[in-house]
Amino acid sequence: MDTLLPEYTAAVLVLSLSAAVSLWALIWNCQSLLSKLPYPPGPAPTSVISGNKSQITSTPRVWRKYKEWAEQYGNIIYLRSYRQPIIIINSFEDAVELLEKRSRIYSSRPVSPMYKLMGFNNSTAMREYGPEWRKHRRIFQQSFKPDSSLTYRPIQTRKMYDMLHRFLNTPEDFEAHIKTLAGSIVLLLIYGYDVAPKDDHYVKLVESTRPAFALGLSPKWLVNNFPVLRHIPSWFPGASFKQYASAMSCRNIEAREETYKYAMTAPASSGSMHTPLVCSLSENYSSPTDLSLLKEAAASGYGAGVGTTQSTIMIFMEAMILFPDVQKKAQADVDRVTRGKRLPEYDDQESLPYIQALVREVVRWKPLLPLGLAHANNENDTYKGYYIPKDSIVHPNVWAMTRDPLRYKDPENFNPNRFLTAEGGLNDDDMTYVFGFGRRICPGRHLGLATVWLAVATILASFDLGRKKDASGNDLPLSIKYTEFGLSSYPLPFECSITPRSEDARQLILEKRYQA
Ligand code: HEM
Repeated sequence: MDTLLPEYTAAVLVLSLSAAVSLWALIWNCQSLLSKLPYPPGPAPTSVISGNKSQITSTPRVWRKYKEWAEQYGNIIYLRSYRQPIIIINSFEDAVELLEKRSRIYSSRPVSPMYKLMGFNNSTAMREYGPEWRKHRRIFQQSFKPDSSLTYRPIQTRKMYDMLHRFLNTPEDFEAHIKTLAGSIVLLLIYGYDVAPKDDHYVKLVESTRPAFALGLSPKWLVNNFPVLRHIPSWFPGASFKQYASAMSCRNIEAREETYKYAMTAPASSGSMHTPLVCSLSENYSSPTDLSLLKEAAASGYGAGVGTTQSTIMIFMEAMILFPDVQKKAQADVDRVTRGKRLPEYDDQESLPYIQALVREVVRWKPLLPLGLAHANNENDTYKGYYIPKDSIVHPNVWAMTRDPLRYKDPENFNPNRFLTAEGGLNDDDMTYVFGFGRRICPGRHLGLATVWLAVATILASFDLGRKKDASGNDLPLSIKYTEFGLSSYPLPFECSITPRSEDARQLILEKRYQA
């Protein structure tokens, strides 16, 4: 009897497990039957347990695959990864219907147990819908609404001159200079903190959590598929994910507290007339709960606003190398207004529609977040005869929208003219959808776009961008690679030749830097 017991127990365990799996699959499939409507169509799952997970995670640039599936199954696609339903919206019109017109129910974020353990779900961008998110959102909206964003222009302009100056001195480090620009603007505004061009302590601290952020939603973490695992103690064999998560959580807290302390104790050292946003807001967020929400929202600014702005400017640089005719045309447009006697300024924006069109084309050509940021619906829903279960992960396929043949002819071509009317003015397609949808739309878009606009206009006014050359002055071959997995798609470091357009252009930068 004693010897039979282990085999008997094992058999019972195996049987119970398979019964649980079958029951789970049955309940899963019955959900849509109960609603009398089918799930939206989509490719068949490759596994009963993990659903379409392997197709999703093993496909580079999966947004392209989703577009192909949309051609086969329709614009709304249904997939599943373990317990989570995934809805991919492939058309702009459907995204507006669901994420904007029904934003009351489509404004949450998917819950990832690993994100929770690492503390990323406390950020504005990853927070679930509810009263705390609303407070975060209010902080951002108050701080970055269009008229507030106008008051930040002197800081943006000053930091732009610094960047142009660095382009003159060490053009080979252009990527680092663009990152310093984006980081300084966001951190000066929020904390009065000026980023050091090299080895900045705060930047290093936050950047060290980036890989964890990029992978935090991944089903590679078992706990994301089986949330019950979050309760196992960190000393338990196989629970190293908990130690990793706790290290990331400590770094997040350290970064948040250090910068807040800096802003509150050393505001005058920022060398700017601007009062850091956390200082001006802290009076109204004085209770411990409110203060903690303010600190979390402030800390979200770097993660949400720096890489996005930096990569958008990098994509502009790439486009100018690959499409020299567009570069020449844009330079001529800037010269028409400045006559080469000064650098372009924000007040020139209205007079430079081609530059505005070029910025729109940059965000359309290579959308940085090809699948946006996932939304989640907190109620069951029905749409066009399909059932969309509560807590689905809902992705707008922004990349597919930027390739809509009805809106964009020859979409891989970089052509700012597609945003201009016959009279040379801007048309109605302002590309806002690359900044998201509904209640979750990017609250920093006015600031981000203004930084990108000034970078584009001043770089074009001052420098010729081209391929790196060999010792004999011949163009070297160019191959720019992009990240292919994860949330964002941005160019990996590449080489670029950056030369002042003339001695006058060089002098203008030197003078401006001196005045700043
Ligand atoms: C060109 C630069 C930028 C791009 C392309 C961009 C894009 C986006 C996108 C696609 C979203 C998701 C929207 C959605 O879920 O529907 C988002 C959210 C967000 N962005 Fe931006 N962004 C940029 C710059 C900035 C800047 C400069 C800031 C702040 C300083 C910022 C702060 C945020 C925040 C806080 C969220 C989360 C909003 C929420 O979940 O409620 N972004 N951004």
